[in-house]
Amino acid sequence: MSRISECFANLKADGQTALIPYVTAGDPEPWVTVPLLHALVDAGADIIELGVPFSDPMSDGPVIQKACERALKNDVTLQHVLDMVRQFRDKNKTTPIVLMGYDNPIEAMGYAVFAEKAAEAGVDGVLTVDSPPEESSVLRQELDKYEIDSIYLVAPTTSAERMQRIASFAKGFIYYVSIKGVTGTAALDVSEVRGKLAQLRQYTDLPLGVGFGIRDGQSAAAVSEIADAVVIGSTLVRCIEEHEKRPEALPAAVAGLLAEMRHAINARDLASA
Ligand SMILES: O=P(O)(O)OC[C@@H](O)[C@@H](O)c1c[nH]c2ccccc12
Repeated sequence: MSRISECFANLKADGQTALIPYVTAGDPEPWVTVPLLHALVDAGADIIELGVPFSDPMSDGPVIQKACERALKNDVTLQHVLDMVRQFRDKNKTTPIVLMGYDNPIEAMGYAVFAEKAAEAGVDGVLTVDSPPEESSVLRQELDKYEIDSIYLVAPTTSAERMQRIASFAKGFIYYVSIKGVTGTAALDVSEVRGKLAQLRQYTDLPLGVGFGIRDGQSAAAVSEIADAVVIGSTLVRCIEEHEKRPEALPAAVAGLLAEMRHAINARDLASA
């Protein structure tokens, strides 16, 4: 069983929802990332979504775009991101890491080389925003060799037929993007998302995660009622931005925000148990 499947199985047994923070690797400075990841785990992260900085992140809103710019100013490459994962794994053998990014840096490294290095570093899942399953069979085959999960996105505009196809390729979990548009914009509509998840549920037994527009404890708790995982990105990345000039205080500050969401979710989990 992959580390991701095991994580979801354990949470399910406890009646809990997975909390998945997103941060961009190397933002605002490379040394911050590994301590930040450990702080996020201590604050209640179950899985970490680690962004590979990219120069043209077209699915990202201004907050994460700026995070990519800060990381790229420090010349953070895909290789550096893999080194960070390896360093994190020295101390943490259980928390799954999903690399989140765009196809270009991976293609440039070479899919086979990337998959091997990712496995060595301790990566558990890979989500490439701009390569849907129909177009990423080469990468998927390489990742399969090392039992790294290929994670895919389903959007509000995804047709039923395509949902089925994505479900047939997906591993680990499926990421439902709650709103049309880019990361960090509007707030999501919980009842609309509930309907979509019910539809998607017909096609898969995989856990269903939801991201985009979850900003605070209240929205996190509401989504935790209908999804197996709650993904939180821009709210945390904005906190990183605010601490750009005092990065030493950053891990504790960002972890504090995540802990608030964890408390809100747990309170809801308990109430509905
Ligand atoms: O930022 P938000 O609205 O909290 O949404 C999570 C999102 O940032 C994270 O999962 C993510 C970062 N970049 C992406 C690109 C596509 C899909 C998802 C993502």
